[in-house]
Amino acid sequence: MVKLTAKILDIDYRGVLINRIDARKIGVLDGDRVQVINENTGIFVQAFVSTTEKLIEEGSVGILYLTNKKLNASDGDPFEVRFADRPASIEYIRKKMDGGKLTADETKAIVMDIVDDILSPGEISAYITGSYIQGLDMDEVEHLTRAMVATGERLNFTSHPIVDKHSIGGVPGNKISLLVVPIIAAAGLKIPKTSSRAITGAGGTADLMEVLAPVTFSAEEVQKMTEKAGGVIVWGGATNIAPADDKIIIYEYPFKIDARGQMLASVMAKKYAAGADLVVIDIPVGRNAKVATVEEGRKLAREFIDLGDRLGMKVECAITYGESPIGHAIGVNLEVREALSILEGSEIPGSLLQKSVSIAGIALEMSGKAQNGEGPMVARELLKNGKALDKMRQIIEIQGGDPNVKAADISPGENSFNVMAPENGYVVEMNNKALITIARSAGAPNDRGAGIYLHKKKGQRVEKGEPIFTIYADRGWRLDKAVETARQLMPIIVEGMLIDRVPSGYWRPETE
Ligand SMILES: O=P(O)(O)OC[C@H]1O[C@H](OP(=O)(O)O)[C@H](O)[C@@H]1O
Ligand SMILES: Nc1ccnc(=O)[nH]1
Repeated sequence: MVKLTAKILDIDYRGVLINRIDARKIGVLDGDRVQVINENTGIFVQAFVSTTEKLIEEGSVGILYLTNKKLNASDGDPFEVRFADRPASIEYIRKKMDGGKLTADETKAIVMDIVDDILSPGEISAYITGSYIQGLDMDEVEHLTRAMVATGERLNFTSHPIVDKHSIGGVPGNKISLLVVPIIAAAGLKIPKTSSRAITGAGGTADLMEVLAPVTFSAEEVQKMTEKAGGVIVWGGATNIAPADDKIIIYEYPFKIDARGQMLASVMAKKYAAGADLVVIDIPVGRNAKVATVEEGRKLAREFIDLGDRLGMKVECAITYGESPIGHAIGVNLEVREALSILEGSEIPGSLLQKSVSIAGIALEMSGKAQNGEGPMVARELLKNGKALDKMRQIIEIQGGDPNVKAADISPGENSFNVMAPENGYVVEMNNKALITIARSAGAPNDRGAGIYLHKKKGQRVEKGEPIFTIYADRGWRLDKAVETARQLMPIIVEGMLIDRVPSGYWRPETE
């Protein structure tokens, strides 16, 4: 144990920096854990150590910004720093990696250590990979969901029902929450919608909504805004509602994976913590979606319903078409523009309109706002009579955005490239994963203007030389990369088109 003086470092990361001489006295090496205790306040945390010779002088401890969020220390505060043992949660992660079944307590220990930044990125990745490969059974999924809820805050509404909707994702262009939430709220229901950012895709609902208004709020603010406006669309990662969720998702994102157990818990923990009574889950099914077949979709639907039963929420699932993108737009600004245009009265693209009213319709029927079978019609009417648009403006305003924003105000990136049809024919194949990879290489979701606009969808006719899709990017070099990626991946196949030429290898025509 060593006494050191705090130096707060404006580095947006976790951990502490210690001079090598002090590190030797404490008995730690780079990457080890220490316990740092603020002697003024008594607040303590565990943190990872980096050592330095010059940046921090002997006698000081450099505290990185995210670690100091918990400590709330100031320059000069006296600290005690001592070696910390590896947490027991590492043993439980190892147990999962070996195929064991985690108990409620073991799961809770892992989730608490994720939330408290006690586990390193490598250890969290091991947990996700272990769960991805070995799987979680329904008891483990329930433990995980409850642990994710217990380590955060919960909303507590006085009037019910609270309605909610969530998609498991995995289909590009799935901007329907921007339509479904205002429709449901326009029907007089309360929907405190928390969304994730992109996980496997090119723009999650939180990324999209952020174009229109801030999405970072405390749980208390989410509740208050929902009570006033009927609905909100916020980023779950900022709310302290199921705070482990986002800390898991950031390690799934690079691999474009969404481990089944984590997915069920991620979705349902947010619904449960938001106080939902009635929940609609959208399960897109398609060869390149998270769920490949309708059969698998039904199985997952039963798991969502079972988990809902265990937690006291009524869940209905919609198995939806996930074989090609929803609507024409993929990527943040393009998707927001398309969603707003439907709220403003456009009936194109029909697939987006249809999917949105079907999902909203289920929620309206579940909550008694529409007779059985009439939900989609009632939802469509709320779009047609402008009530959903008014509600969306109210939601944007209450979150601090400009309520007068129009679809036409939102533009895609200024660099663009048209991909032309190589032959006359019909679009026979659209590869969702390839489209996402191209949109991400164009800069989505961080660059809001990046993405893809599809001029043609599956089954439509194209003439040779007509654009099939346009790639947009905010930066020129990103566009070049995306065009190169598109050349390699060929995300869209037109019937009759040459896919590849396989050369004949060593064969040579015989000569005399
Ligand atoms: O990136 P992928 O994995 O496709 O999907 C993630 C998206 O799916 C869900 O959508 P919603 O909140 O129900 O609209 C999540 O919240 C997130 O926005
Ligand atoms: N794993 C997840 C999939 C979809 N949405 C989420 O919030 N989380």
